[in-house]
Amino acid sequence: MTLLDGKQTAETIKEEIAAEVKNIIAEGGRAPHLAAILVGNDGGSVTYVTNKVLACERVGFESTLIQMEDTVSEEILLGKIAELNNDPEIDGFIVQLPLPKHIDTEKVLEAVDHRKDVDGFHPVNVGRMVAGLPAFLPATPYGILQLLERYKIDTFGKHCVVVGRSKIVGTPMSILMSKCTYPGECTVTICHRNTVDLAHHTRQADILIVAIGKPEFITADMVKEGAVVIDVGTTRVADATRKAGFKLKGDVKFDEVAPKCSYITPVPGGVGPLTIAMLLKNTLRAARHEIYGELAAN
Ligand SMILES: NC(=O)C1=CN([C@@H]2O[C@H](COP(=O)(O)OP(=O)(O)OC[C@H]3O[C@@H](n4cnc5c(N)ncnc54)[C@H](OP(=O)(O)O)[C@@H]3O)[C@@H](O)[C@H]2O)C=CC1
Ligand SMILES: Nc1nc(=O)c2c([nH]1)NC[C@@H]1CN(c3ccc(C(=O)N[C@@H](CCC(=O)O)C(=O)O)cc3)C=[N+]21
Repeated sequence: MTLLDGKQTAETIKEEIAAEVKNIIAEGGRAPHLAAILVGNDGGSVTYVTNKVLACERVGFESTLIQMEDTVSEEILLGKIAELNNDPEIDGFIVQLPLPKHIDTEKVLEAVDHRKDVDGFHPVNVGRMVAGLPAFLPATPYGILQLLERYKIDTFGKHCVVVGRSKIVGTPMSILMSKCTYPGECTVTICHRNTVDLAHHTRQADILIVAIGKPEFITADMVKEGAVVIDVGTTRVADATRKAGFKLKGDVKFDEVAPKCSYITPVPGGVGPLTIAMLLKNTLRAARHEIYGELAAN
């Protein structure tokens, strides 16, 4: 069994990005600038956004964190988005999810200029991804592709089972695993809450990708001998022995599943750090106008 070291892989990617930032600056350009909007103060969201801002500093990006009360109106949030869309200093930005219930998430995501949508959640980027055109890919699936590629995992003709069909992980992941370039070429099954006999499907998987948010849901009997297992889940579970009062649990019961696997990602230190690295990569691509060319003058 080989552990897929997401932390180390993310460090390598960030070093590559940092070297490119130095080149941009040496050539007289300015540092890429990522902004993040955080509504409310959910513990997990605060941690992730803080990690994103710290990661920007590490690679030499500019970063701006915009915090709003969870009572903020949709109108004010949309106003802020318009401001960032029109700010030539901002190369890319994200709106951290989930948003409070009184805000229409779809409307918010569609309000982001697709050329600055480094999360890859705007319908234009989703559509371009499905069509196989250059697009900002959602950071978590993009990070998983990087892990498969950097560990040279064979995906050709394999059966990939994705558990979870969210817009940010499961659905894009299933599409990317079936594409006709490496890492892809898989036969893909996508499972969700209404899947009948889930274990029957997960046991067929050569590559099992789980993103449901149910701690230790996937047990050894649900996994085929020799499978590649990618655990996206990160749920805070109360743990009085920890200083923080909680520990992070994946969707996979690691201790019993790991011995059966050819490769497996740990939690923490697996997919999470890559998500952040790929968000930075998308921001670098936005700053270089790699996907959509130069932005028209506002
Ligand atoms: N490491 C990282 O970088 C990231 C980690 N995450 C983590 O991944 C997890 C999933 O996140 P996200 O994709 O946003 O989740 P969502 O809550 O948006 O979606 C969960 C999906 O899992 C499905 N599901 C839930 N329970 C079951 C079940 N018992 N059997 C089968 N399917 C089930 C749901 O099905 P249905 O559609 O039928 O409701 C849904 O499609 C969370 O723990 C989150 O914190 C998320 C993003 C990035
Ligand atoms: N607009 C938007 N974009 C997102 O990409 C997005 C989002 N909203 N909402 C929530 C999910 C979740 N997510 C994670 C990012 C990093 C870690 C991460 O770095 N995890 C570390 C541990 C971090 C910790 O200590 O808690 C690890 O797994 O090793 C986890 C989860 C991004 N998401």
